[in-house]
Amino acid sequence: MSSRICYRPFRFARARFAIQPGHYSLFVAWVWELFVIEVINLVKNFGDNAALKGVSFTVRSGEATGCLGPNGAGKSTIMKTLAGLQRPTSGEVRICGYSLASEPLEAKKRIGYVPETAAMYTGLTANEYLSLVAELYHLDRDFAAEQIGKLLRAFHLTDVADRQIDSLSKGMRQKVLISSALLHDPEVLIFDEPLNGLDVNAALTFRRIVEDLVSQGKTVFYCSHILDVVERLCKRVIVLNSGEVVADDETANLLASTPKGSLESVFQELTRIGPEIEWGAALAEGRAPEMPKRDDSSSGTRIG
Ligand SMILES: Nc1ncnc2c1ncn2[C@@H]1O[C@H](COP(=O)(O)OP(=O)(O)OP(=O)(O)O)[C@@H](O)[C@H]1O
Repeated sequence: MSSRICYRPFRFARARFAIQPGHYSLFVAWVWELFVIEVINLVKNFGDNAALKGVSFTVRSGEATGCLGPNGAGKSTIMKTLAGLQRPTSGEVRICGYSLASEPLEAKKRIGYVPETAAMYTGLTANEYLSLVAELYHLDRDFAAEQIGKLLRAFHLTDVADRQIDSLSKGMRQKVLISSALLHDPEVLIFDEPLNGLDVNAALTFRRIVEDLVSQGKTVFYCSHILDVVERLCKRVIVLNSGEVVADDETANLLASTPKGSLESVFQELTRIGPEIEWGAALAEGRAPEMPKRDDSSSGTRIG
């Protein structure tokens, strides 16, 4: 059963149980235990540009869910909105049942966010930066020291922990950033292209950390262009195209939906990039075909 379908009984139940508040509260608690992130009819306009055109989906508790889409599909806009860094034009986001608009502190406490690119205090050492983040979250000092030590060890950063961040490599900075998102042990992790700049070993470490987080019951919402990582890590996948959800289903169902059985072919079909790929291949072979025209009348096949 897709999340899209699951959400409808909630609305129905809301009306049905309105006269019995006790039942309604129990039902709401059940919904958010099942769906840690609820995105409801999200619209984001930048001037005339509609980045999100009424996006709705849910992310299930204790699972990794991937978010895919071509450049400009709206992935970062979704991620920033979920992290509370950007207000939607309309629509609602609920994290663990808390509305991001009306209960932002409760909602944000439960999130760890790794942005695609982040401004860090690069004059601080990695240790100082993580300690500062711990202070901002009001973490207990002993707990913070334990968490910082654990994360520095996991990412092999212990030896560089006392070096200024501006002297660290891009990959090392990314590891510090990921550590800062995990520091307060949040229930929900939102990763926007977290593997940017990481070498193979660090990417493997990151994957193991995500698997570990999921096995601990954490919820991960993961946006990446690296399809095979999403395929391996994520139980469900949401595909965005031109600001709309064009697929929302279990990864296994999406893979079974195409003859090639790969997320790459699902992605190509849903986002209609096949003609561009053929054009690229023909160009590489020395032929000079016309650039294929996109069919903008359709945003692709809808699955789930
Ligand atoms: N701050 C902004 N001001 C104006 N337009 C924006 C802004 N941020 C995003 N957009 C537009 O919104 C649309 C979605 O952008 P977004 O960055 O969410 O896409 P994306 O799927 O993350 O793309 P990419 O894979 O290239 O990172 C694009 O058309 C983009 O130009």
